[in-house]
Amino acid sequence: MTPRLTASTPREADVVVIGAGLSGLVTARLLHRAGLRVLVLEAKNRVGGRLLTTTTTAGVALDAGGAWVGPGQDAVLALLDELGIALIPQYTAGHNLLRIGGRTHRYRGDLPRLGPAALLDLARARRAVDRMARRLGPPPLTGPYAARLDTWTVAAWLDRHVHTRAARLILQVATAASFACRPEELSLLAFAAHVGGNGGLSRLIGVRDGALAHRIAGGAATLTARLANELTGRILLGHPVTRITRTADHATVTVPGRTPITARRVVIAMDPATARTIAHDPPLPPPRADLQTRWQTGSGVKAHLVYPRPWWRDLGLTGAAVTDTGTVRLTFDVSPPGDGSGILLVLLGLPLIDDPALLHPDARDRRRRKIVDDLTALFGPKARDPIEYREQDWSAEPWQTGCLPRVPPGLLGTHHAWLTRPIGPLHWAGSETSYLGEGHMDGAVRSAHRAATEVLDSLDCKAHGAL
Ligand SMILES: Cc1cc2nc3c(=O)[nH]c(=O)nc-3n(C[C@H](O)[C@H](O)[C@H](O)COP(=O)(O)OP(=O)(O)OC[C@H]3O[C@@H](n4cnc5c(N)ncnc54)[C@H](O)[C@@H]3O)c2cc1C
Repeated sequence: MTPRLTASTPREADVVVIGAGLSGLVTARLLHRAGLRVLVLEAKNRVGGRLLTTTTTAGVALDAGGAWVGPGQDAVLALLDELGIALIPQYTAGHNLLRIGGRTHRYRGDLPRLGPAALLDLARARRAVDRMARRLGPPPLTGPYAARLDTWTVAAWLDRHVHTRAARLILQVATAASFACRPEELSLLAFAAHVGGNGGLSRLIGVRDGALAHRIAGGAATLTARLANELTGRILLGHPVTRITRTADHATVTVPGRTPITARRVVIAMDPATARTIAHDPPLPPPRADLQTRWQTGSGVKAHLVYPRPWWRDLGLTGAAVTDTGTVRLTFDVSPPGDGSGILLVLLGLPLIDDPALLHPDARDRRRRKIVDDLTALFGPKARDPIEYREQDWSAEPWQTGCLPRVPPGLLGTHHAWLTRPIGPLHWAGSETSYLGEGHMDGAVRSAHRAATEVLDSLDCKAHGAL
């Protein structure tokens, strides 16, 4: 499945796509199909970007990066369908766990039974978030309402509108899982736009009918590997772009130690924070440069604990848990279908961890022990003996500033249009540039369609009905 490198670096192309993540590969595929000479330059020695599938020693796929897709994510679902890649439904037959204030509650479905006050509070908060997202609507995120939301953090909004500890915990975990950050760090405008673009809060955090409904058979990187295979000979791995020199109608891309490549158009397919590693001559317009400088990404560790079988299912549990203390705050069952091994996924991140030192790259053994202790307290003694422990620390991943967007107040309201605005021959793709499906694989695919259409329009290509 690994794409072959091209034999020698060409000196020119119609379009250079920088980044072989999902958005870059889909962009390149669309442009290639439209008859253009496309070259993809990828800094790492692998394709996929934030989609990374590893395997257990027994060969079971583990998604160390993006994993789930769900209803409403029509662009990525259509692509998976076109490529004949199957989906695995998330296991839901049982009780989820919520541990709060030292007590563990079992519940079915997406919402815990919390007692009348907390339930009412949560229902009100969910309605308020959805109302806010609807009122904001799709971009342009301008106007007085957007500007007002952009002066608030999510934490300030929670302080004013959410009063019970349980409802606050659910919303904090939703923020942490979607943005890998604390509510204090996130603009309310970015939150509302993310909720709106992902079909509302229930869709965003839902398992049965939401963004966590399915995983991709063979792992999410199956998708990028298949796309890369279609682009054999057009992807150059180990090619970090450090500089782009542009004129009005072409750009020259520099990769240290390689022949510069000149193209009529360049698509930069990554989030704005990662894009700031590329220097520009002439410099980017100040608002775009400012967007890249101030855009933040949150990071975290995705840990997989492998057991001989999913024993928690025998206890009537789904393996999904949310807790208010400790190292383990969010877990899911990501076992393969059938009778095979049982795999628990633990998401660890700065926003929700009692001891941040446990996230230090050198703390792997201590981290593992603490995770096992926490899982044992949550699920019982059978959690004590995983046969394998695997983890991916996204803060240590090269050419990746993090997992998920963490946009501070005062940026999106003024700079949103610069996420996608072409600059001479430069165009922008990447999940974060799409309103619909933003931050998800779906957004990456949608961004690719937009960027490819822009490129074809700008080159006055007639043959792009297929987009
Ligand atoms: C831990 C984690 C969990 C996630 N969970 C989900 C999920 O369950 N469902 C979901 O839909 N989404 C999830 N996501 C998000 C999803 O993975 C991303 O939205 C999507 O994969 C982004 O694709 P992209 O092409 O926009 O960017 P990326 O995948 O980031 O691709 C950018 C590429 O550009 C390359 N690059 C960077 N700089 C340079 C340079 N200078 N020169 C050349 N190449 C360069 C990078 O190496 C990378 O390959 C998750 C992400 C993470 C990390």
